[in-house]
Amino acid sequence: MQTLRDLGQLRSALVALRAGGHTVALVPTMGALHAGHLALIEAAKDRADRVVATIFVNPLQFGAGEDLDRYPRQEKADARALEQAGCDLLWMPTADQMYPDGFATTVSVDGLSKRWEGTARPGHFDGVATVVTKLLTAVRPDIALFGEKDFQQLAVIRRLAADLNLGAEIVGAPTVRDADGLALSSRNAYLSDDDRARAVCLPRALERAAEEIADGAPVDHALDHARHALTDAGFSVVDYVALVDEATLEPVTEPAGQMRLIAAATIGGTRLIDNLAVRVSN
Ligand SMILES: Nc1ncnc2c1ncn2[C@@H]1O[C@H](COP(=O)(O)OP(=O)(O)OP(=O)(O)O)[C@@H](O)[C@H]1O
Ligand SMILES: CC(C)(CO)[C@@H](O)C(=O)[O-]
Ligand code: BAL
Repeated sequence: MQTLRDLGQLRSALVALRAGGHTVALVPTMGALHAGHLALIEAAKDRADRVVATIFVNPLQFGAGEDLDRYPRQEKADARALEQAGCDLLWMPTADQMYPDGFATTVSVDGLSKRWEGTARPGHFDGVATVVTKLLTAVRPDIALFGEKDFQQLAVIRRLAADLNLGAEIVGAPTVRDADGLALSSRNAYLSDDDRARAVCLPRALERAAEEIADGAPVDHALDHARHALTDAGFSVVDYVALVDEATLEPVTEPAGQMRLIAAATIGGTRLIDNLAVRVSN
């Protein structure tokens, strides 16, 4: 596996990688890799001849007072894991290459970016949309893979890629979970043992709400039960628990077909997000 930082070197390496008509898949990450990231690499290998991963802790998507400074960084271990997983090229751009002096251009996806995570983390999706646009235009992959764990992010990136004709097919991959059901996330490393044990109430609250909704309970009741379950378990802030349309992310009050339960809540100072598909047959 080649590991590069420089954009000029990346461009030359991509020409070699594509030689012979090979297709390229891109897996963008912020590093601190876990089995969820490696599942994206596996899915990328299934769908393309060559796999490019990026690691960049993107300052633009962190708000003031968020965890940019303490976000876990473990480049060597990440590079080893990517190589073992069969990644062909790792690009780790530097912040000054991504955001040169005088940087003044941001990409903003209206509508989808404004709700849920967008309300809790103002400006977050502008940061994500801007960096993903830059990564996609630098690598020009045939496909790019993102996890369903960040469900709203996936929707925003699909919209972005379509609107700007970025030319990559955006592929979503299912959430990889620990044995007890907690979604893998680099930020789980912040949890104390006690908070980690209680964090499992997040997927459990979503599972229970999904069952209640599928059994015909009123949506508000099911969502209220989930919120209470989270506060009872020790979550200090529940930003949202909502049932939404999978494409528009608008709230659903009359359940029909396939929808998504989404949630964000904080335990022991660590903010976790999760989501679950809900299907109601009419
Ligand atoms: N458990 C998971 N299953 C599948 N994909 C995942 C999982 N966790 C993260 N991803 C995906 O990996 C990609 C890179 O995500 P990122 O590096 O931010 O990791 P993360 O674990 O989501 O970190 P964070 O704790 O910052 O949210 C994104 O497309 C993200 O959706
Ligand atoms: C898509 C992404 C790599 C952009 O920085 C990031 O938001 C992430 O890791 O999910
Ligand atoms: N995994 C999404 C990136 C973020 O929370 O900043």
